[in-house]
Amino acid sequence: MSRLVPVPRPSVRVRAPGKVNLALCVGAPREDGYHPLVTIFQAVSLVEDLELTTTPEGSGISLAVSGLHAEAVPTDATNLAWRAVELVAARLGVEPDVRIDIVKGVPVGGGMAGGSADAAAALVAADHLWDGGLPRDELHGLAAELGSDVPFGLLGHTAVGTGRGHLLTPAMTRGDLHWAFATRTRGLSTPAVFRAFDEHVGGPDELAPDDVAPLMAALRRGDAVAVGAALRNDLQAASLALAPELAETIEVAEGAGSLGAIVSGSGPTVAALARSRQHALAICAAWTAAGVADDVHTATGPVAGARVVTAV
Ligand SMILES: C[C@@](CO)(OP(=O)(O)O)[C@H](O)COP(=O)(O)OP(=O)(O)OC[C@H]1O[C@@H](n2ccc(N)nc2=O)[C@H](O)[C@@H]1O
Ligand SMILES: Nc1ncnc2c1ncn2[C@@H]1O[C@H](COP(=O)(O)OP(=O)(O)O)[C@@H](O)[C@H]1O
Repeated sequence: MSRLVPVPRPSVRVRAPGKVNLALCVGAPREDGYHPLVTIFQAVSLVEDLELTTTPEGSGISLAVSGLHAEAVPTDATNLAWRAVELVAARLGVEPDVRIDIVKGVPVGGGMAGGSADAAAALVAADHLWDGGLPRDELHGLAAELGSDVPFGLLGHTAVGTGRGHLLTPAMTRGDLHWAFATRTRGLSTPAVFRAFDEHVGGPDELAPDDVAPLMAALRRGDAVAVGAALRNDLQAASLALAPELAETIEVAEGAGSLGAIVSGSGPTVAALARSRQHALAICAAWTAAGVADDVHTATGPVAGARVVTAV
């Protein structure tokens, strides 16, 4: 049954961040095929901007994408932002007559959860557009239906993820971390990387959450050197098996004095922790000079999760 929405707002713009996994500990697959994780997410300042605009009654949903690698993103009902709008509309009982405009700043298929950021942004935007007032935990439930990484797109900052990555506990941190990111035009498929992990590496039946304790302590102290030394990604060997060229990208970052360099999530983006923004720029310059990245970016973390930027 359709709910009477007083008057939908004309438009809402929401910003949501990409992420890097500072630690990604992966267990053996569960019966449902998902892998149990203990991960530390950090939201970074490569962001997605999403605008929802009310369109005439009966027009349904439409979607357009611009920005970084826009051509690689679906513009139909398979787009995670489209699905997020449908979920909120169904939950509130409204007809979704909206245009979705996404400006991408997070590399597509890069292991930085740009699609999940769009989904998180769309959940917040749709709730705001239709004055839904959905409680935060309900938005988190909808987010977890859309994907394991989507709840973190809502929460942002730095958080520990357990379960399939969707159960979140905020983590204490001090200060900013400076990042350099080396991206590749050809993305890696997340399921393919998890499959390669099962084939070549294999995770334990029980994960030990204490494994990330040194990293958590380093984050609390704001000790970037110790954070860099404790970076960990169990999926890295699998990503390198599928994209061996990433090994050189990591080596070049290490040669440029990075505090730590790892594959971001399932890859193929390589994340290098730097001492400062200047140092992050120097790492990017080293990557470009060595020809081991298709594009390079600097960013800082942590930053906020999905939040309304403007609403009219
Ligand atoms: C690997 C990670 C690390 O943060 O990020 P990305 O590199 O994709 O950004 C995530 O676990 C990705 O989360 P997300 O991309 O939301 O995954 P989902 O849509 O839930 O699942 C896509 C597929 O990934 C695999 N998958 C995902 C999460 C998980 N804990 N175990 C899995 O095995 C499953 O094959 C699943 O069908
Ligand atoms: N809004 C979206 N933005 C980007 N990709 C999306 C979106 N919705 C669905 N996808 C699909 O999800 C895939 C991976 O999404 P993305 O979040 O960019 O990478 P990753 O899962 O590696 O972090 C894309 O290749 C694309 O086919």
